[in-house]
Amino acid sequence: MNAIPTLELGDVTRRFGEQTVLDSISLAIPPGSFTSLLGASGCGKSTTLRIMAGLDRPTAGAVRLEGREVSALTAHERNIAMVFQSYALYPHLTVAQNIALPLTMKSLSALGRLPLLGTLIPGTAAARKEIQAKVSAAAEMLGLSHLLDRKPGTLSGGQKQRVALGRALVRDPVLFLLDEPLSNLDARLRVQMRAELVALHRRTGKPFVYVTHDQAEAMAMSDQVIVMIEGRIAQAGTPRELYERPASLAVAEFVGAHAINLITPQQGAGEMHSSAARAILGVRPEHVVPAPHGSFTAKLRSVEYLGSEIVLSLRTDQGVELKSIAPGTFEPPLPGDNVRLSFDPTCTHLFHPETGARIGGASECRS
Ligand SMILES: Nc1ncnc2c1ncn2[C@@H]1O[C@H](COP(=O)(O)OP(=O)(O)OP(=O)(O)O)[C@@H](O)[C@H]1O
Repeated sequence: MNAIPTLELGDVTRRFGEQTVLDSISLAIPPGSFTSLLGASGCGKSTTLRIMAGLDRPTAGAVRLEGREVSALTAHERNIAMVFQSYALYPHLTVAQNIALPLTMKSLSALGRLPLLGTLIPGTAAARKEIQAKVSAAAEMLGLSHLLDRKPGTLSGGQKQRVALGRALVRDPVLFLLDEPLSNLDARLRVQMRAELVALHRRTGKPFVYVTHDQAEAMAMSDQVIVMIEGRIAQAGTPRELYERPASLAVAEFVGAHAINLITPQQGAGEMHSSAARAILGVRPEHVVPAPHGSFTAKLRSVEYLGSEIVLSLRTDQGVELKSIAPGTFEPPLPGDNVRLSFDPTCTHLFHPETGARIGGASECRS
């Protein structure tokens, strides 16, 4: 029997005036999973997250937390932690105070929070001690112990992001929601923080829902990726399922480090693949490779050397523009020369030319 999902959305619709921002979306966040909501700007990712958190209400549909309908509960009552891209730290508070904030708000009265008077109120000292212990544990987990007395203004972007995570961590929530938390960081730090987030997820054992428009980030970190397009779920699955069996042309175009090659029936897709006479044929650049005995040739137009790999831009005699990824050791001919190529038919996808729906292709790519 499957475990009850930590969170479920059932046919959730959200309208703002005339605009339907979420159109009957259903999804499940399994216990302990790392789920990414992936989609282009404006597709409704943040709105979905806000509805999960209880910061926004659906126009229609259900939100269930551990099997219980929670649509009427406030964000506070749901015990869900949300981390924003902007960090949302208080500049006048120290790192320790920022991390402690959700706990001090919850367990100390307004008077108890006052620095001097608070110490005179019964029970306050014990509560403060407990908060301190939780803050120390979170800081330790995030490598922030040496920064607890600093103010946010003196921290780097990565450190600020860790403080925001610490604040989520001390609440011991049932679910973590992260809205593009790495987008303010430079490329190198993003990759480092990615790994740290995955490690943190593993240590907490709690489900994470991660919003991003970066497919590499989603694919690298998640057990489940939910691709959203214009307020709908285009596909939900493991990174491998999305890459190997994209449900539509739109998903195939969104997922993968390099844009997928698409060959229309007019461009002779049927000549390259027997069942593609009336379909759009999709084949990823990494599955079109230079090969001395390959089945077709194309003219080399330009070469992009990336170190570990080389991206070749080509054009076939039928006028089809193609990209091919060759290993970094490949010695390309001069632009204008022909390159013999082969592709693995187990790594092709067929899409309906009008609807874009997947209508065929291999179930398992062998290359
Ligand atoms: N409070 C609001 N009032 C009116 N329209 C809104 C409101 N919040 C969001 N929208 C609209 O809903 C759509 C989806 O917004 P949302 O922020 O969920 O997208 P997103 O996928 O998170 O985008 P991004 O990646 O740019 O943050 C947008 O067209 C946005 O303008």
